[in-house]
Amino acid sequence: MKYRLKRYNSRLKGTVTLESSKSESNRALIINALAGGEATRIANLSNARDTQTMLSLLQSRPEVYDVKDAGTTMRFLTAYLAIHGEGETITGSERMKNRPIGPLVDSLRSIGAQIEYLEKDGYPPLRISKIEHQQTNEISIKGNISSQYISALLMIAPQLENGLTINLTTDIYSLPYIQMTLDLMRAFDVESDFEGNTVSVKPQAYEPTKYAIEGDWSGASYWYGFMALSPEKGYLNLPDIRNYSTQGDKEIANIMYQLGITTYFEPGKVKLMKRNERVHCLKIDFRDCPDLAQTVMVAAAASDVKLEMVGLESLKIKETDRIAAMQAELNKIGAQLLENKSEWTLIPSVNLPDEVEIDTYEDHRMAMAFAPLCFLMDVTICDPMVVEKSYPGFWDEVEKIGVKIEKINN
Ligand SMILES: O=C(O)C1=C[C@@H](OP(=O)(O)O)[C@@H](O)[C@H](O)C1
Ligand SMILES: C=C(OP(=O)(O)O)C(=O)O
Repeated sequence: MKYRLKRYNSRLKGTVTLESSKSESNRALIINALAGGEATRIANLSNARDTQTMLSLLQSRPEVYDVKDAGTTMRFLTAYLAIHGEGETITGSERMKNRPIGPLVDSLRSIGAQIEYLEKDGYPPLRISKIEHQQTNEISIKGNISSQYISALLMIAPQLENGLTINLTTDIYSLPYIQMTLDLMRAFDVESDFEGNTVSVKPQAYEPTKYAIEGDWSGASYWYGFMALSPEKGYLNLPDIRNYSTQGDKEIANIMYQLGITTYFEPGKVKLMKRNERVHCLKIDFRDCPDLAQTVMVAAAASDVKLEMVGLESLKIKETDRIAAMQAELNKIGAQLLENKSEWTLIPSVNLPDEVEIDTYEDHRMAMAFAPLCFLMDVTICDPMVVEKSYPGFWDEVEKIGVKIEKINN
């Protein structure tokens, strides 16, 4: 199936509904399970497929845990099963079988878990036998591959007999996600100590707690994308997100300010408004907010803004190789994404086409990042239901802001 998007408004106005954060939801579900709480104590749980998969696996306790394409679900459950499992297998989609998990497995093995690779060394599927006797309470792990390994280890740390100290041996990527993990642990009464490159958690008990999940700032980024490309001034209200969020992706407000969008933080919502001016060249470090990169690249490519970027390394091991996918799809609108070692340059389009068909590579963020182009051209999005991974209601909201969606069966 494909969706052809045609806008019939040139001015954005109104309110869109965001999904709840899947990152917060998946942490809350694991911590709540570790605390022995009922999942019903978590309010506003995300409808994202990644979260619903986590919820159903924690409730059904199957022999084979199939996480589909959810990275957090894979990494968090691997650590969870290393202390509460009974020899289960964990697997996922074909892509998941090519997303590395070696650093997490090595860490859990050195703590005392027995983990077997069932297909390819370093990758899922895994068979996990839980830690019977803790071998060490200090481990070293790279901080620049996936923060999800570190979050996974931290969440089980208070339930290890001797606690855990984690030394991060490299620069730290996706740091706000580690801080989000520690914040959620604190909400369930567990303290930690994070200084320099070392995080320590003493043995402690989680306290079952009622917790309400916030709206998803990563999902909010797509509305900034629409606002950036809308031809006229207007406004959009985004309820249920706030400035003092645990989510690093709130950085989209600062990035998009430079592309001409002002964010007003009001009680219970934020309001986006478009200004007239924007910069023409922008340097961005995406190390702390990798999930924003695709949105910002599309907005810049279509509005004559050159980007000089660092911190994109982890994009190659996400739902798809996002660098390769962006290079191919940005080319279709006349923009170029150039890679030079650990630096990337986006050369914006000088001549936008009248129409474009975007392939989405089983990546929800490809579909949502390119959708705002419909304010400038006719856009066809292939495999549009990929959005269900994080934002199942996304297309309903797109229709609400004045875009007609024609469904094409292929
Ligand atoms: O912990 C999390 O909730 C996430 C961490 C990030 O992954 P990496 O740490 O692998 O960069 C991010 O890209 C992902 O969407 C969600
Ligand atoms: C990378 C993502 O998710 P995950 O790693 O949890 O699959 C994402 O949502 O963009």
